[in-house]
Amino acid sequence: MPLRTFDGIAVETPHARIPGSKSLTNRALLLAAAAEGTTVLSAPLVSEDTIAFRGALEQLGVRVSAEPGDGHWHVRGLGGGPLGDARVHCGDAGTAARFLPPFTATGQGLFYFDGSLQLRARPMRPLIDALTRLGVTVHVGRGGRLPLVVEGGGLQGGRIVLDSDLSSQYLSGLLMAAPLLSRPLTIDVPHLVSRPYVDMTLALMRHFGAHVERSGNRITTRPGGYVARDLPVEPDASSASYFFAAAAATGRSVTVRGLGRHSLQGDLGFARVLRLAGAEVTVGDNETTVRGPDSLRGGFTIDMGDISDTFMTLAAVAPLADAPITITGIAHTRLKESDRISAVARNLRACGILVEEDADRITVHPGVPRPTTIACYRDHRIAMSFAVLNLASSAGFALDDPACVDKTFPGFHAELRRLMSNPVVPTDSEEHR
Ligand SMILES: O=C(O)C1=C[C@@H](OP(=O)(O)O)[C@@H](O)[C@H](O)C1
Ligand SMILES: C=C(OP(=O)(O)O)C(=O)O
Repeated sequence: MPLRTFDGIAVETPHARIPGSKSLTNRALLLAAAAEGTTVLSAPLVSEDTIAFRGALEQLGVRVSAEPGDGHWHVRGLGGGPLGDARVHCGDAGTAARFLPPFTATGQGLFYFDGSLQLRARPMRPLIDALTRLGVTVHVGRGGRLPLVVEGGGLQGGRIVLDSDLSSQYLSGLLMAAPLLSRPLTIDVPHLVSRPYVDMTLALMRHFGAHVERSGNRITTRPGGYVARDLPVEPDASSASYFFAAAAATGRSVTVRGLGRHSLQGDLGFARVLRLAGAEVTVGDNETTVRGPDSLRGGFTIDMGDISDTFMTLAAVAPLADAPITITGIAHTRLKESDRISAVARNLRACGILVEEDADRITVHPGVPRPTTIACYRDHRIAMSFAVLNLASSAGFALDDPACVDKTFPGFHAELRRLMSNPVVPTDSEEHR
């Protein structure tokens, strides 16, 4: 555990309490639902997105019971796809809308999917087309988005080319359904964004006993289904990014336990990005510590296409750096809870910061943010990113929708206040491990 000494007194680096990973929780819920037997998930994320996912599975006949305090969820698997007609509401959760239709295509019945207005605006066409080419009947309106109806039973296996340059979630959804099929499925993926999420999908499929092989851009699954296997859920690395950025931008130190070099989450890479901004980053076996520099360094360009949920975290603190920061590879973030490039640019401009924006990139120039009301666009990550800038710059922002953080991190504002009310740690002290 990182310790620092001040005149011989050892002080433990403050620990941020980060809730479980959304992506691990929702994948594990689905794989446990498809498995033979009962799975226990420890420390699942309990937030709007995972409650929506869990509710959607319950609508499909899966029994999930929670121990008091929600520290463990018990999922009784169906041992295959769902049976019987169902209406499935996905809330705001992109993972539910993209992971569950392929799962229902392996079952029997008619499955009606819908979501919030925000989710209805997000693209589904690549997944619908892929399912249709594999023989599934999908009824969908003209926009090619939610709501839609999947007819179960059509998915058998085969070969398909799936472009995943808008989202990796279509690929993850098809992959997780594939071991339930009667024949192998081979998917060629010429373009892929958010690659680490697909690595996470393959790792969890294997954890639940699936046979899946990858060779270059080709992934092949074999029939065989899943078996229940308990899973401890890591803290969410995207959520941790706000605390790492807050430390980097204020010259403090923060440690997150449970996120170390063996993490399944690509977004832990955000901590390494902060090294470019002058932070000292230690990724241990089971924890990560970020120690901020005296002042944040800019003057670099970074492709964040693989870890794009964290680009707003960097963009929001970028005005505090000593030179411009350019973030590239993020075109697909225009299709998430909000058009994220545009949402970040508008808010930074509203606080007087010079920003250049292109289809797939943003450049943020140094400046002193002035108070304004941040438009969150009901996007949890806009709210959390600008809460960090507010703290680090003392700009005195208001957020127009602070509660939208509940999508993935209820309690975010209280935790940021708790952690960052610690006195700033001097930077000339020694560090010991
Ligand atoms: O598979 C997942 O769990 C996710 C994949 C990413 O989406 P895209 O693949 O659409 O970039 C990420 O933004 C999202 O928060 C979670
Ligand atoms: C893009 C996100 O969520 P979703 O799973 O709804 O795509 C996100 O959490 O940043």
